[in-house]
Amino acid sequence: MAEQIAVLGAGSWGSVLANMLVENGHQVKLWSRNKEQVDQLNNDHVNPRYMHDFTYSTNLVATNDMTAAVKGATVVLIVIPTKGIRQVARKLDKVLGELDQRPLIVHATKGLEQNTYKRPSEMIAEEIDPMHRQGIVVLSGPSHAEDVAIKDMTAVTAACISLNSATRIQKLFSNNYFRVYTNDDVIGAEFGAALKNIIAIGAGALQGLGYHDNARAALITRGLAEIRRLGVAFGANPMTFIGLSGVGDLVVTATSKNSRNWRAGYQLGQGRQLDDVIEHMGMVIEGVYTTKAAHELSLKRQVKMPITDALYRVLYEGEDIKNAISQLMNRDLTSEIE
Ligand SMILES: NC(=O)C1=CN([C@@H]2O[C@H](COP(=O)(O)OP(=O)(O)OC[C@H]3O[C@@H](n4cnc5c(N)ncnc54)[C@H](OP(=O)(O)O)[C@@H]3O)[C@@H](O)[C@H]2O)C=CC1
Ligand SMILES: O=C(CO)COP(=O)(O)O
Repeated sequence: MAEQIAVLGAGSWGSVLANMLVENGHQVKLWSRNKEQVDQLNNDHVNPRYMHDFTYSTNLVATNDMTAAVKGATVVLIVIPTKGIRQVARKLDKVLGELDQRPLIVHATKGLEQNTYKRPSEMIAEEIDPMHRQGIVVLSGPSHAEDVAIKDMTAVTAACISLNSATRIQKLFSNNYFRVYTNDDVIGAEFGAALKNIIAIGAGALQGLGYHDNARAALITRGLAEIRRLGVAFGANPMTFIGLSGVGDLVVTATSKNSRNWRAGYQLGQGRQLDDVIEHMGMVIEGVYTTKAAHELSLKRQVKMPITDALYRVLYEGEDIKNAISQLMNRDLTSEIE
């Protein structure tokens, strides 16, 4: 059944998901805070800053006005980087209160909040009054915007404690190239999504330094072990980490040049400075911030995350990457299964 959907955030992922939902037959309004971008989307159907060489559906409507975007929407999809999601959710709460609407909320954000270590759904739950919304569904999995834009085959997870809500989103988003599975493990889906970006930076760095396949496979596998350890410490289902929002997303991000996190790591491996890498990416590199949050959280919870710790020292304490790798390889030998 066709629904009216508001998408908040017109970066690469928000805009491509909005376009796909239009093509799925829904009425979609895409909200951006950038006036020039809204004009480009409405007049020329392009979004050059975030998606080169991609033309959007002429049925996609963009707007700067959040009230206009949300009015009448039965579903609101939030695709804002972690840093901005609380602020946007607060604004959305106000708009929904004024409109007296109660849509289902979906988010596709991958990260943890700085200092509080909250997951995106926790920030949304804190900012949007339950009187102004239904449940919160997490949409996550191996899904580069660039591949979805060209209708490449993609499978993701809709995670929600309510199976009804997850199933509704599964049906809304699925089509013949985008297949959505359901999961009730919101904690696992969000930890998998956030933490894989740390390992993706590491994988890019290894490639930038000239390491090969064995090194990448070791990093991905041991990276997954520490992602699972932290997630399980917070109540995640261990099985989620061998699913799409776990190993699936980890593999795509840690092996693809489309990944901003992988590309950032590659450039660091080649000797570029972090500030320079961030400045020139022009899009969010979530893993840089998640590394700090996860490092602090692992210390607080006393969960061993040696790869995350090594990357934290490289990104935030200026340690040489080769030295960090040497320290990782020369730790006390241990068992694979703990
Ligand atoms: N790109 C991808 O393939 C995928 C991305 N994701 C996740 O989706 C989230 C968004 O990523 P992506 O779309 O790639 O990011 P981009 O960097 O491409 O775009 C971010 C968008 O969010 C907007 N934005 C940022 N902060 C705010 C704010 N405070 N208020 C309003 N708008 C804001 C930006 O607006 P402005 O231009 O004005 O700064 C821009 O439109 C991330 O958590 C990412 O990990 C998940 C799956 C795939
Ligand atoms: O999460 C993603 C793909 O699933 C996108 O990863 P990047 O942010 O590294 O591009």
